[in-house]
Amino acid sequence: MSDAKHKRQYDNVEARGRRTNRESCQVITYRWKTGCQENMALAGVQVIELAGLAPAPFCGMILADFGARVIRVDRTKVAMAMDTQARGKQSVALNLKKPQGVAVLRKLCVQSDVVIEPFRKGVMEKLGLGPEELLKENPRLIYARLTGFGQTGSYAQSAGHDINYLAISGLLSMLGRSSEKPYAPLNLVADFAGGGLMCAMGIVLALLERTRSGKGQVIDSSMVEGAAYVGSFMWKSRNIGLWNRPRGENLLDSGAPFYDTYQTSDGKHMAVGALEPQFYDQFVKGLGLDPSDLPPQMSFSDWPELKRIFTRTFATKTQAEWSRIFDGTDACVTPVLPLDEVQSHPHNKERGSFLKDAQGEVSPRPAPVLSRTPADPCLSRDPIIGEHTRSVLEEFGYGADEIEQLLSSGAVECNKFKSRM
Ligand SMILES: C[C@H](CCC[C@H](C)C(=O)SCCNC(=O)CCNC(=O)[C@H](O)C(C)(C)COP(=O)(O)OP(=O)(O)OC[C@H]1O[C@@H](n2cnc3c(N)ncnc32)[C@H](O)[C@@H]1OP(=O)(O)O)[C@H]1CC[C@H]2[C@@H]3[C@H](O)C[C@@H]4C[C@H](O)CC[C@]4(C)[C@H]3C[C@H](O)[C@]12C
Repeated sequence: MSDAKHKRQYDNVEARGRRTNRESCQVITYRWKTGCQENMALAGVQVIELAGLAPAPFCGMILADFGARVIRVDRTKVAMAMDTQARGKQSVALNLKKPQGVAVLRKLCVQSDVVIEPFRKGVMEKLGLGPEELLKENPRLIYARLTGFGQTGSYAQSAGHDINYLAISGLLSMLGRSSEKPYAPLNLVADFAGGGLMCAMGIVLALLERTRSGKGQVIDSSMVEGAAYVGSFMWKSRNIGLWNRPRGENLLDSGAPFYDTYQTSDGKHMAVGALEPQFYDQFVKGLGLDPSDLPPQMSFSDWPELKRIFTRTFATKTQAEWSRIFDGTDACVTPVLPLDEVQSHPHNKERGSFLKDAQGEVSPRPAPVLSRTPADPCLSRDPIIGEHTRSVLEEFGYGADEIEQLLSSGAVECNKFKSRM
């Protein structure tokens, strides 16, 4: 796909008059010049994302991947954007410590569908940009507040990161190997699954509901609760005995020998998920073991012995050899791929599950795949901070003189991309 096709260009600003106040009565609908974005599920939705650390940028990228226009509001005087999830976004640099900067942000929010704010509770209110103020001016606004602990409760004002949210959700206590301390699986669960992704779902739900009510609403997206909700299976399967044993000694937490990873002779690993008896039989067969020599699959007391047998067996062949044995079977055994081998794995290659952007960076294709209106992510380079300040301000009705005033007061900043060529 050509770069030009993917370049987000917005023209034809359509004002849909709805309210009395002249300035706030415009909700801008953007039409993509290229046409391809028009078909995406979130085409026409305009999002203001206040720059944050990891979860909010992911939330914004999901929305952009599925066709929303996402304008990220960055700080001024920042050397480099820290947003590694900037695909398809534009950047406007505002100094929110200046009243003029706050006024610009207000105007952006009043003319948009969604605002995502990733700050500590109370920060937006201090700026006079709390939900009460903004929803008064734009009752259709979806105001998404993505925090660790939520907007209420005694931790609401406290700093924290993924590992803290995971801890308070209860999930961290369940993660880790037997006799070891709890272990956080990168920052995947709270920041991304319970945070960015859950917040994106909240936004899409609120957009859907708005088609009926015509009203926006506030989303209190707490990563503690999002992570806990993602863990519902764990909570609600306790009564069937799945988690009766100590951490790391259960069926799905690396306790079971048939649900674990094993090292191969070349120092790589295979993942085994042979839970059901019919798949377990194929697994044992693939290993070349005689089932009658092995203890029963579900004999907990024999699990350590089974692990030793499987460990010894996997160590006799390379990852490629084991893959050849198990590929095409129902043994539920797969190679553990390092990131640099994922794109070239035949299955991923056949589905085009990973994409390469203009910077040569490989990353996952947006999921899930919608049959009529699939995501068509922007493959152009990421924006630099303040790259779109001027064009966005112009679109939102600022004249040349006003922009110059904002620039000279330091309330906004414009930067140009300099090619290294
Ligand atoms: C990659 C690392 C990130 C990992 C993710 C990590 C594991 C997470 O869990 S992210 C989830 C964090 N939690 C939340 O997002 C929950 C909600 N937010 C909060 O609770 C808080 O925001 C906070 C705790 C995250 C941060 O608190 P803080 O006190 O800093 O901020 P707030 O209270 O929210 O207030 C914000 C203030 O800012 C003002 N503001 C906002 N916008 C503007 C603006 N446009 N203009 C002016 N002012 C603005 C706002 O008004 C508030 O002001 P007041 O306080 O006066 O009210 C990365 C994590 C650290 C990185 C490294 C680090 O940065 C150092 C290096 C930097 C270098 O450039 C690059 C290398 C680094 C090593 C860098 C590398 C990585 O990026 C990190 C490791």
